[in-house]
Amino acid sequence: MTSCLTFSIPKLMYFTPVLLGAIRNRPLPAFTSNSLCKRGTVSMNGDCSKWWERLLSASDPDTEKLLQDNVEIHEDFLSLEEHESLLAEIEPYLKRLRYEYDHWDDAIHGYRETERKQWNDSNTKILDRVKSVAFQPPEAPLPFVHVLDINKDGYIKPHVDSVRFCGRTIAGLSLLSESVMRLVCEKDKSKSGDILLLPRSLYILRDQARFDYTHEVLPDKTSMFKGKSIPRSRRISVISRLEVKQ
Ligand SMILES: O=C(O)CCC(=O)C(=O)O
Ligand SMILES: [Fe+2]
Repeated sequence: MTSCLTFSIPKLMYFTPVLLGAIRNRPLPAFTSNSLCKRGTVSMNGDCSKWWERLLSASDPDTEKLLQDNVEIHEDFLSLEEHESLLAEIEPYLKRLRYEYDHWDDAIHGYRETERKQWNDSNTKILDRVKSVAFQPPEAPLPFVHVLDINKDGYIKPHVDSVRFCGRTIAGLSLLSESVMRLVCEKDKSKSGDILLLPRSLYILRDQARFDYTHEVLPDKTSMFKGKSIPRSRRISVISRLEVKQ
């Protein structure tokens, strides 16, 4: 219904009215609780190399640089209460939907999804914080936030989000299960990077990481990070995207 995959025509159409949404114009990021160290990697305690090593992994120097320059991870972006607050608003709606296994474009397996423009006050504050960290004025986010729920046996195949309807930045909050997002260079599939997506973290993909590399969320049976198994169960992502530059 809502995800923004390149090869999905109904999804592209779905996003059209969204592009007419309000233009955001807010001051530069106010979120200062983390310290930015190695470019693109954010640490709560300033221990940069440790966090970099813990959350990102690259197959080669080009991808390593790409991750440094175009991927940002905010571990513990959500407090436990904020995590519960988002779930409490999302769950009643999601529970009414059935997981889908025969997606017509076969890009996502075992999923249900929705998108939401109006959130309760607490969650609006959280999403405003995501926007202030991920987007910089005059960049405008799509007004609808995408909520994607993949079941334990669900996964997201490699794709590039629609360049027609999603702009240069994708910012996703991870709820429930940890998972591994894999980025693969479209022009040279031997080059790849992995991101360990921990619950309550925020990831941001920008520019080359968003346009030149596909991204995917690995199924449980191949969910590995740096050779270590990362068991997957149900995962929900709450994704904000930038509008296409007009
Ligand atoms: O679940 C995520 O974090 C990513 C989802 C995704 O890639 C998409 O909806 O296009
Ligand atoms: Fe995507």
